[in-house]
Amino acid sequence: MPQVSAAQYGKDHIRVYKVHKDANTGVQTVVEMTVCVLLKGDIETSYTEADNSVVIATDTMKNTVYIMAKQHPVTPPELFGAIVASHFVEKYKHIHSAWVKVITHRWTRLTVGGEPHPHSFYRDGSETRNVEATADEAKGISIRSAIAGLLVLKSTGSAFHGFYKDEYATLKDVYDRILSTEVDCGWTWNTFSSVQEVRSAVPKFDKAWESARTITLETFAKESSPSVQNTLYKMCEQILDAVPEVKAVDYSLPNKHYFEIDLSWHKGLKNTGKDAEVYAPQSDPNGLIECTVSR
Ligand SMILES: O=c1[nH]c(=O)c2[nH]c(=O)[nH]c2[nH]1
Repeated sequence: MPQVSAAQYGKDHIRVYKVHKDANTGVQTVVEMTVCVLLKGDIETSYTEADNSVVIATDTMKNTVYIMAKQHPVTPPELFGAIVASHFVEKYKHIHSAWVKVITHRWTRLTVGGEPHPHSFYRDGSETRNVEATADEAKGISIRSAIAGLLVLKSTGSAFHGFYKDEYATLKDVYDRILSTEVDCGWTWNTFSSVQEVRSAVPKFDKAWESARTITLETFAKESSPSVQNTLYKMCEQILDAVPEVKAVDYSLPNKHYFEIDLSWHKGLKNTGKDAEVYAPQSDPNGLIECTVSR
C-alpha cells in the first residue's frame, strides 16, 4: 500500500513592497521582498482522498503575507520571517511546521547633489539578503540568514596547485589566476523558542549581516588564496568568531573560470602566463565548492 512519506505545499514568489513614510521629515524608506511559504502537517488526505478541507489555499497564504506585512515590521527579515512562519503553526491546529523564505532585494537610496534623496532609490546589484525561518511546533523557530548573489572577482592573489594528479588530470598547477565567484553565505542561529525571543534578538540580525558581508569581502580581497576551499573556511571561522549566537556558517561558491587564450598563432602574440591580458570568461561548466562549519 503506497503512502505519502513527505509532503509540503505553499505559495512561491509572493512579491511584496512596503513603504515607510516619515511624517515629520517626508523621508520615505522602501523594502521589496519575494516570499515563499511552505506548510507541513496533517495534509496527506488532500493528496490521497482529494480532501480539500485540510488545505489552507495557497491564495490564502499570499493574502496572509500581505496582511502580516501591513501589521508588522518587515525588517529585519529574520523577524518578519519568524512572524509569518509562526502565524501558520499557531493559527491552524493541523499545520505542524511552516517554512518561510524572505528574499530582500536592494533598493539603495540615491544621492542627488551630494544629499540622500528622500524618496528615490536604485538597484545596486543583484545581491539579495535572504532569510529562511522555520516554525516547528516541536522544535521552536530556526532561522538561517544569508547573503546571496554577491558577485566578486579578483584579478590576482589566487593560486591552485598541489592537487591530486592521475591519468584523468589535465589541469596544470597555477600560481597566479583570476578568482571569481557568486557568494552564497549563510549563518544558522541558535534555535529560538518564540517570536518574542526573535524580537529580543533584533539588533543582532543587521549586525551579523554586516559582519558576514565585510568578512566575506575583505577576506576575499586580502587573502592570498591557495584554493576556494581554504578561503571559504577562513571566512567561516571569522563569522563564527564575530557572531557568538550562530551555531553554523555555510558557503556555496561557484568557481567562475576565466581561461587564458593562446594567441601565439597570430604573429607570435604573447598572451599566456605572465603575459596573459585577454581571457575568455566561461559560463559553464563551473566548479562548485560548498562547506558548512559548525562550532
Ligand atoms: O580552488 C579550487 N578548488 C578546486 O577544487 C578546483 N578544481 C579545479 O579544477 N580548480 C579548482 N580551484
